Amino acid sequence: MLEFHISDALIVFFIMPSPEIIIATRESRLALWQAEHIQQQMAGLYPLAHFSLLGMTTTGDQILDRTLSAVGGKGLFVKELELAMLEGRAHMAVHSMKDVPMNRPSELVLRVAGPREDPRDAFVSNNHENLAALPAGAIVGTASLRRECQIRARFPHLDVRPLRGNLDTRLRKLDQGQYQAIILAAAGLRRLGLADRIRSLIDTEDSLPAVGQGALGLEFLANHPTLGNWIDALVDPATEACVFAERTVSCRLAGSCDVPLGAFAEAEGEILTLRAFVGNPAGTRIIRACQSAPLSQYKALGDGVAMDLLDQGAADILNACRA
Ligand SMILES: NCc1[nH]cc(CCC(=O)O)c1CC(=O)O
Repeated sequence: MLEFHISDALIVFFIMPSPEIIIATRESRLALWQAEHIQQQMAGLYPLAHFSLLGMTTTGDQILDRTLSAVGGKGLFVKELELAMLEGRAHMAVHSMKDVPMNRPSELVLRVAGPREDPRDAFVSNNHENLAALPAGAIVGTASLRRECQIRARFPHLDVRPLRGNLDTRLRKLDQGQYQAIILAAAGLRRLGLADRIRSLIDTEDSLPAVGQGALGLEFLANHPTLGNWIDALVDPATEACVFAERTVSCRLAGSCDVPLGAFAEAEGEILTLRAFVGNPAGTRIIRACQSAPLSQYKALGDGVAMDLLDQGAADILNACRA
């Protein structure tokens, strides 16, 4: 009996090829941390398979001087990883969910790995404790229209200016004195061991997070024989329902268009609560909505919140942004 089992194992090891899974990733420090994190989890769960990383420098990473929206939006970070999968150079990709656009190839499946890291925005400064403590005219750096809108609305005396580059670049620009403070996602700072740079966390009431902020996305070839089942084990259903509810708002309102928009869902037991806003970059107009629904109704919840925003006149704001 024992011998029989041993020979079974030998057949698995020497005759069946061990499946090779290639994971595409951007090469920023944060992207590599995230991809390695997933690689380690999968290697632990599926020791007979081999997981390797394919690092890629995307167009979005190469463009540092113009604003992202001017050159095709944040989808640039993801598009080239998707192409690598479609062309057979990789089987799956790890993304920050925040960077995954709404329009995606139908040959690829998107799942959300859990648990979600802190979804809040972080206030980072060497001399000041929080936004309220900044003197009039202080320069605050952010790359996001969502953050810009919310800061200008509450603190019209601050000077909000664009800030591009990966996390290390942004922190360097702060340290060089080009900004009195910058706003970054807490999740990225924590993942890179830079939590001590966070002077204070901004309450979600004051800065509603971006769709998907703090969550990791796993995208893979739909026709792969085993990846769907394997990745299922990394998915946290509550986190996924939250993020998909948030993405539904974005899909209904903005598509892949870059507008000041935030959507953030939280699960309490089986109930999801989804808050969202749209506004103009100047922060002079903000429309908000909040609804709850059972976890399984995440899509209807996203639709409902989007409808609420549209009923309140969101289309005007969105058209002005597109113009
Ligand atoms: N837009 C870039 C980006 N994409 C994901 C994160 C942080 C990690 C996350 O939100 O999951 C960041 C940096 C930031 O916004 O400060």
